[in-house]
Parts: sequence; C-alpha cells; structure tokens
Amino acid sequence: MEGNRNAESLVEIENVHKWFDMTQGVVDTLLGRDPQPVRAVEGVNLSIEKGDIVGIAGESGCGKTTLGKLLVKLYEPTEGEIRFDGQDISDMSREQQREFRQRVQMIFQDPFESLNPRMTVFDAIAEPLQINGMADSYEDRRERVKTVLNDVGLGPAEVYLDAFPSELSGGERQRVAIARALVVDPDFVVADEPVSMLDVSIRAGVLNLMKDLQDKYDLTYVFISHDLSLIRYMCDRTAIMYLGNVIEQGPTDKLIEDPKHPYTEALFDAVPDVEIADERRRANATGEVPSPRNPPSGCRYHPRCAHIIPPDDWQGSRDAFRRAYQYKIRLREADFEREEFDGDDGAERMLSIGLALDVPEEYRHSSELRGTGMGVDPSELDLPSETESSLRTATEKYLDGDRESAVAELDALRTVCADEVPQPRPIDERQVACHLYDDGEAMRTPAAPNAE
Ligand SMILES: Nc1ncnc2c1ncn2[C@@H]1O[C@H](COP(=O)(O)OP(=O)(O)OP(=O)(O)O)[C@@H](O)[C@H]1O
Repeated sequence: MEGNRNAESLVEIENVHKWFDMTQGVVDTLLGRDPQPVRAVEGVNLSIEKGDIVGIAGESGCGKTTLGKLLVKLYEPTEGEIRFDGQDISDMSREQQREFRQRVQMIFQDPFESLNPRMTVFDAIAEPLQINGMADSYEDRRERVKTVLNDVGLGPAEVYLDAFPSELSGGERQRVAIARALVVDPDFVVADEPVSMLDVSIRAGVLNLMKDLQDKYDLTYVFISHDLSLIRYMCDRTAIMYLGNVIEQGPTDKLIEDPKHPYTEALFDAVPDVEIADERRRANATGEVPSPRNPPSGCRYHPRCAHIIPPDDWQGSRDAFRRAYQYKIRLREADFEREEFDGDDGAERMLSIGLALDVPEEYRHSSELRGTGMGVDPSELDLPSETESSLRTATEKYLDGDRESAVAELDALRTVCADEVPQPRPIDERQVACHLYDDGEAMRTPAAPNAE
C-alpha cells in the first residue's frame, strides 16, 4: 500500500477529493462569503494490493465512509482518479460498469438498514444475481444462494431461505448481508464498520468468518473502523485518516509498534490493549477535531499536535512553544468569554488558564498539577521573556475587545506546521505526511517538563 502506482495494485487512489455542500448556504449568504463546502476527503493517495486487508482508521468524521463509498462508486470524486484493475472508474463503458458492479461490493455497518425488511433471505441474496444476470434459472439461483448461506455459517440453508430479517438476530442479519455481497463472487469488498452494531460477544465470530471468506473467495478487503483493536486484528496494512487526509499509511504492525505521525501516536496511546513502552509515551493530542468546512492550514493536525515545530530562532522549550501557539489559536478563534475575566486579575487568570493543557500527568507543570483551577503559572514555562510579555499584551488587547490586534501581537509565533502542507514521505516501510520528517528522521519527542 504505497502512495504510488504498483504493478500488483488492484485499486489505485490518486489525489482524490470529495467535497459536499458546494452550494452557498444561508450562513454563507448572510456573511457574504464564498460557499464553505465540507471537505470530507482531500488529496488522498493510496494503492491497495491484491489479497491485502487494508484498514482505514481515524476518529469519527475524518472521511472513512466517504472514501469507502468513493471506492465502490457510490460517490463520484470532486477531483482525482480511482482506478480499479487499471481502469478509471469514473470513465467506464456500460459493460465495464456492469463488470465493476459485480466485482466490487460493500458491506455496511447496519445490517438492520441494509436489508429490505419485506424480502426473504433468499430474495435478498438472489437479487444481486439477477441484477448481474448471473444465474438464469430459479434452480441455479437457489443452489447458489444455499452455497453462500453455508459459506457464511448459516446452515442448514433451508432453515434461513424463507425467513425475513426481523426473524433473525443481528449477527445472522450481518451474515446475510455478507452473503448478499459474496453471492456474485466479487474480487474487492469494502466493509464499513461491519461489526460495530453487533453485540460484543458475536463480533469475533463475524470477523473470523470474514477472514476465512477472504481465502475462500480470494478477496481483497478494505476494512473501515474507528476501533484500532479491530484494525490490529484484521488488517495487514492501515491508512490513518485525519480531517480528510491520509496522514500515515503502512504495515499495521509497524504503525502500532512505532507510530511516526504524532496523530497515529495519540490514537494508539488511547487504546487500552495496545501496550506502549514508558519511554515511548508521548504527550497526547489536545482539543477537539476542527470542522471539515474550515480545516486548519498546513498540517490539519497542527492545532492539536504535541510535536508542533517552533521556528528555528525559538529560544524556549518546545512544550512552551506549543502552549503559546495554541493560546494564539484560541485568541484567533475567540475561545475565551471576556465576561469571565472581569476584575484586576482577569488578564493573568485568562493567560494561565489559556496556557494550561489537558495532557498526561508527566507533561503537566506543578501549578497545573495542584489543580487550583488557575491553570499554569507562565513563569514555570520555558518561554522567552519577549514572548511572555507579548502574551500578556495580547491578552489585554483581547480583553479590551480588540481580538485582531491581540492575534497580531503574537505574529512572531509561527510554525512550518501551519504554513506548509506536509507531503507524504517514505519512512521505514510507510508513508508519513508530517513536517517532523522533512529532513529524513524526525526531530523526536520533547522531554516531559516534570522529567526536566
Ligand atoms: N452526504 C453528505 N453531505 C454532507 N456532508 C457529508 C456527507 N457525508 C459525509 N459528510 C461529512 O463529511 C465528513 C466525513 O464524513 P464520513 O462519514 O466520511 O466520516 P467517517 O470517518 O466515516 O465518520 P463516522 O465514523 O462517524 O462514520 C463529516 O464531516 C460528515 O459530516
């Protein structure tokens, strides 16, 4: 799964974008600005090799489902190209489209929604055969459906053929949905959170079934999931998405054992059953995922990143830069309610609360640890004195209602992470899009302040 074209590739995704809501909404009209589309997928490059199980992981809303639907042609890309077996899927003849519809299938998250409640199991599974003109006689279809039902563990098939979805358990329904996808003998299956609606006790059975079916049907899978334990269990290779971008991709084991992108690192840090050695623990991400309508410039992860890169002439610690820079973002986004900071000590309170971060204990400073609700004492941070005084001036300007000047006051706090989009680079068998790797190996972790 490299970003580039490969002779063994079954699917190649090249610079694919998918934007939604391209028309001007009421808010845009009122504010007199250009339409702000949702940038669900942006500039994704991925190549999926025959026989692989490729995971697509990332937090809710990062574009996983949209990418999956682009792969099966339920959506058309706004820009870019997807090739299946070398053929651009946006430019197929009628015959090529028919063949594509047979060779490429999708399994959805919710088996309750993906099956028509008025169709029997037989009708539901036989329908794709008819659509694809694959079994002429009723007897042929019935034999084919019985075989697939047995293959998905619903045997004896006679018990299920005339049942309606409402008579089946969730696990059985998902098996029927899998049978419906496999009955046409596809080559490529996109499974979107295939077990997340199922009871935990039956998930492993369905996952193992999907693995067995991969061999039996000679399948290539894309597995979409926010659940990293599942990705780890199922996938040979994985692409991690953040706000519509693939930020790291490579062998799943490598990504787990030695994540390179700070976001991959933060994601795996949050998984309880993935052991991370102490010396590899990193300061976690902070804050919320920004809106895909107005994504951050440069690296989309930079406002939350623990490893944001200070300018070359920065004299303080990287931790101090991160805090000061995130403070600047918060001023720009008017994140502080001025009324809450009335009184003589208002500016000092806002600054100390604004510089505090919700990070693991070893990354907190002693005043943060005391939990006084006052945040961090700026003098505890390794901030250059001119930055500290700019932060104070900016805070006062903000509280005076002049947000623009407040942000301008902090103009010297700049980072390549906000100014330039990082390009994917090959690092240790994977591709990583992060400025830490601009010069080859990364400038590694800042030391935890408590360890200093
Ligand atoms: N049809 C649509 N119209 C407008 N916006 C959409 C549409 N589909 C998805 N989006 C938006 O695009 C972004 C990506 O959504 P998507 O469903 O692909 O993410 P996801 O990673 O699969 O999330 P989840 O795990 O919650 O399903 C989200 O902000 C979502 O609200």
